[in-house]
Order: sequence, then structure tokens, then C-alpha cells
Amino acid sequence: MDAVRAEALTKSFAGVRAVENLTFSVAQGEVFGLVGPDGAGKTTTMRLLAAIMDPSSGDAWVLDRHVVKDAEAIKEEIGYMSQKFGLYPDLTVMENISFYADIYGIPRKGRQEKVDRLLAFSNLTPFKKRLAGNLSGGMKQKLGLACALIHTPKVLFLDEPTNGVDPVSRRDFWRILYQLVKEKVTIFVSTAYLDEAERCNRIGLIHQGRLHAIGAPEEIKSLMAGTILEIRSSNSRAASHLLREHFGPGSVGLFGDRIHLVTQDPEASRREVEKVFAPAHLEMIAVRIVEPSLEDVFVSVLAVRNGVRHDKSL
Ligand SMILES: Nc1ncnc2c1ncn2[C@@H]1O[C@H](COP(=O)(O)OP(=O)(O)OP(=O)(O)O)[C@@H](O)[C@H]1O
Repeated sequence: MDAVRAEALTKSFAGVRAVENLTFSVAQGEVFGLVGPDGAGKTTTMRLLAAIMDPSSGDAWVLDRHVVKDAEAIKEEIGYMSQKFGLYPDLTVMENISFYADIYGIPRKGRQEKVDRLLAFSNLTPFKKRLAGNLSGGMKQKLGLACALIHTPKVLFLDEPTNGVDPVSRRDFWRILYQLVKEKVTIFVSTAYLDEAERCNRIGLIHQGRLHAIGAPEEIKSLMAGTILEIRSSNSRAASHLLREHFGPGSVGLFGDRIHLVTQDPEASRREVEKVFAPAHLEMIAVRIVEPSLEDVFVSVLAVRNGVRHDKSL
């Protein structure tokens, strides 16, 4: 039995296809990442799978329960942490967890042990009397997670859980997620951070409601044929602009001050870059071959989507 299965899952809003024809499955115990930029359709997919919203067409099942026909049963089996997870700022950490325990009808007997365990698990025990409104962003996310876990769900849906959270808290949050995986919880997480996608067992790249690639991070990276030439220049922004015009947007990505150029022939491309830079008085400070990152793959996937011609196949 799969944890999640979707077949031709589609959702439209007044002419906007938020999610289009998604077909994929997630095995139990997997950490699956839905990766895409803002507006790609991640939240809509989560809501469809969490049985909060009905699809326009297509089907989906969570633990073999149908998201429309068995919606109520699904809600008992899953935890869902939305982007604006409903924490009460004027209740303490402890009171927020108790509130969710009431909603889920957790029996009084054994409840305290459960709450204590969740507090310890999410490293919130020292803050249990603090008002939720006074927690840092990272702690709020952990409290949201603790609340979403109160009924011991088998599948956990997390919609951009670390959005806007500092890198240290993000790492901490993932450490907690891996503990859940050890307890056989399936995790379905959406993220716009590609470095975070690398933490998943498998990922799906979503853009404009469509799934463009699915597989282990390493598999997704291997979809990209070609070598990455990393270039540093005296003016990376201007340089990347010129290189995009010359090589095509699907072959050039700018990551901070590093330009990534996808090429079949690194040496020939290096010479060509020098020729492009010379009339613009741009200097090539450093150049080297690097392993493609997921970000490189994304640039490439989006270029295909937008009909940009380039020399990679996906
Ligand atoms: N209730 C709605 N009514 C109309 N359009 C909607 C609705 N919900 C989502 N959309 C549209 O569907 C598309 C996908 O939105 P969705 O929120 O699923 O994306 P996302 O990847 O989660 O992005 P974000 O991280 O910005 O929320 C967007 O174009 C959005 O404007």
C-alpha cells in the first residue's frame, strides 16, 4: 500500500489550472519533497491530498483511502501543517498543544505523557510556559509540528514548513523530521528551497501546476546531460545577462556571484565566454567545472517548459 497515490489529479480555479494532471506515488516511510517556486501549485496539491479541497478531476488516495469519498477517515490518519498553521499567540506553548489534543479528542488518560514527549521531541520543554506569540520563527514552526503530531499521524503533510526560518532552525527542524521517519511516519513536504530538497528521498519538480520530473535527488540531477562550467566575473549580473543572450537562457543560471553555464564542451565554451566578455570589458576571474546542483536542473527544466532551445534533454 502506498502512502500517497495521485492519478491525473487536477484542480482549476476560475480558469486557472493550479494543479494539472499529477500522477505519482509516495511509498510509506518515504520523505517526499514537492519542489517549486511560489505559485507552482504546491499548496493546492497539499490541500487536495489532505482532503481539505476536492479535485476538479482525477483521483488521489492516502493509505488507500480516497480523498473525496473517505475524506473524514484521511483526516484521522494524517497531520497537516499549513503555511499559516493556526497557533494561538495568546496561549502558551503547552496550551496550544492541549488545544489540538482537545480538537483531536485525545483521551485525558495518557495525554500528559504524550504532550511531554512532544515537547521534548521538538526541544520546546524549556519554553512550555511561553506565549506562542513570543516565540521565534523557528520555535513557532516546531510548535506547529508538535500540534500536527498530537494524534500520531501516519502521513505528515508539511507545506513549506521552514519558509522564512533561519538556516540553523531549518537544520534543527529537519533533525526532528528524521526522527519521525525512524518512527515510520511518511513525510510529504513542499519547499521552494532546493538545498532542502536534497534532504528528501525523492522529489517532484513542480512548475505552473505540472510535475516536470520525479525521482531521487541524484536521479533528477542526472537528467541533465552536460557539464557545468562555473564562472566568476568582475560583474556577474552583467556577465550572466550577456551569456544568456549568447548561449540561451536555459543554459545559464546565476547563483549569487557564480554563473553556471551548461555545456557539452567545457574548453570550447570557456574560449567562447572570453570572446563574449572581451568587448564588454568583463573579466573572467575564475572558471572551473562543478557538479550540477538541483538549482541547475531547475533552470534547465523551466527552460524546457518555456520552450527555450538548449542542449540538454529532460
Ligand atoms: N483559492 C484560489 N482561488 C484562485 N486561484 C487560486 C486559489 N488557490 C491557488 N490559486 C492559484 O493557483 C496557483 C497555484 O497556487 P498554490 O498556492 O497552490 O502555489 P504554491 O506553489 O503553493 O505557491 P505559494 O508558495 O506562493 O503558496 C496560483 O496561480 C494561485 O494564484
